[in-house]
Amino acid sequence: MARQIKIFDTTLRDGEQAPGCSMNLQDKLEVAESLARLGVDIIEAGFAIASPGDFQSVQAIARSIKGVTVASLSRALEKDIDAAWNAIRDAESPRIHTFLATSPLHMEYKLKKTPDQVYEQAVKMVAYARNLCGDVEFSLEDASRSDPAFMYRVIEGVINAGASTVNIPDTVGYAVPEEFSALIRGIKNNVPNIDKAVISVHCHNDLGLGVANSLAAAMAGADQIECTVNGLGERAGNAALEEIVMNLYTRKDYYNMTTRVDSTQIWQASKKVSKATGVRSQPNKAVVGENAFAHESGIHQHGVLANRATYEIMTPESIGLPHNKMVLGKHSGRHAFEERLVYLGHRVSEERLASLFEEFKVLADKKKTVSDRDIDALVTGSSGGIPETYKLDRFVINSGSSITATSVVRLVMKDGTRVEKVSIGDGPVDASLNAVDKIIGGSEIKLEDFSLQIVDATDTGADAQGESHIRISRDGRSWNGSGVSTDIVESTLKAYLSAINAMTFELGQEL
Ligand SMILES: CC(=O)SCCNC(=O)CCNC(=O)[C@H](O)C(C)(C)COP(=O)(O)OP(=O)(O)OC[C@H]1O[C@@H](n2cnc3c(N)ncnc32)[C@H](O)[C@@H]1OP(=O)(O)O
Ligand SMILES: CC(C)C(=O)C(=O)O
Repeated sequence: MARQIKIFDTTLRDGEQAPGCSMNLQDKLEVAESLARLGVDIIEAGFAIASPGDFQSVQAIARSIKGVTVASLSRALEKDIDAAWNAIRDAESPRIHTFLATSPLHMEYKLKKTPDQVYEQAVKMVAYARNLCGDVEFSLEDASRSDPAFMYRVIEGVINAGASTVNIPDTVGYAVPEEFSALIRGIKNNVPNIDKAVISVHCHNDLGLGVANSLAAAMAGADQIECTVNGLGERAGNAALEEIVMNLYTRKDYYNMTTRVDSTQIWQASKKVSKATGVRSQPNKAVVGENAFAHESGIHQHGVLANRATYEIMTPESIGLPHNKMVLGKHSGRHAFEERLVYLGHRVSEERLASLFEEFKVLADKKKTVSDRDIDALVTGSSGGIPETYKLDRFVINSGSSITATSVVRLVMKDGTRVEKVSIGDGPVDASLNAVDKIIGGSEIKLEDFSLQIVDATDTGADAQGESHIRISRDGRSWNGSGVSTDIVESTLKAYLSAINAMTFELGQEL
């Protein structure tokens, strides 16, 4: 039978301690609702004495969120414990979480107390809290740098005073997994009354080991893990909830542990916390990063299309994402490109696929990623089987606010020769189209309509493509053309030439 690990979420307390991550009351209530939906066992809703706003939000969460224990942090001081209790007393299942540092460094320089004084204060304040609330957690702050023998003594004392959970924090992310699990085993073997309390761990990520240390501690017998959504928290953050849960679920064969968390709610909780704090996870963040289920490389895409398990150890659906993401870019291969064309409803011949794939690779060299709209634009903007009687080879424009625009355009003609002409115009687009007219002798062509739209613009516009649409007419008949490029003069030249090629094809003659 898999062992049940309690998930103690401290996004609203330690997570909020990350610089710039303060949340308002409404945000906190929404995050708390998300956490309840996720199925965490305990929500640490805040530090009630920290400010009137913190008190109010802890109280609001305690009053409205059901089916979960609601905790408030407090120093080992009567006034803090009173504030914590007053904020959480209406919760369905309230918990006072009080703490005191036990490392020589913290005791001497921060608390200015001897170990004996710290012991006495810890025991006294746990007893005080236990008088108010049936569920008291005590944390030995900076445990991983504390003397184990002193810790055993404090733990025994606070359990006797009524603590039902004893938390062993790696406050500054200093621990190493083997060492940290040895510490937990040491506590289990040396504290006589340890069976009367749940052992909890609370690991920070200063050296990137927050999750590894938490899991090592669980293997050594810890039954509660404290963590935050997206790994938010003081300095480099806390152990990330989603990583802990997905480690336990994905490697259940190894850990043989489970939690109450419904992993399919992870994605929504992650997004909710990002929205509330204004802090987005980095794209390569495990489990919830934008790239966690994205594949760009052709070899990976081919493998995933054949069998997702080739490159996915967990499914996007398992964290609540509808599907994985095939990102088309310069590393992508033909299999993924063809699959996307079919998905977008473009069924093309083998020959056309080959030429579209070539165009796609050229585009991918210019853009970081190629979106579905880019692909649509590629398909509608390509020749569509109409022979390219005239093809753009290159162009150079010279334009500005105080000079007449000039454009030099070179076309590849049907017989493979290259012809180049220069023209002036009313702006770079006009000059370029005039140069084309000079090459093909197109004086009878009338430009009926021209529109340009930007597709897939990012916030900065850096990756945008211009999609030009042109209608030309001659002798009362008209033809359309479209072209796509990251350069709007180029997209317009391509659109113009595609309309001219359509006309030439239909009239069966070169101009
Ligand atoms: C590892 C952690 O994450 S611990 C939680 C950290 N989070 C926070 O600090 C956020 C909320 N904090 C606050 O709003 C404020 O710091 C308050 C309201 C708690 C206290 O504010 P102030 O009274 O102005 O004290 P200040 O923060 O400057 O100093 C901390 C005081 O608490 C004492 N202290 C620190 N930890 C504890 C503790 N666990 N129990 C009792 N006293 C403690 C310090 O020794 C210091 O005491 P002193 O004022 O007698 O020198
Ligand atoms: C108060 C405790 C649990 C803490 O946040 C830490 O030690 O990091």
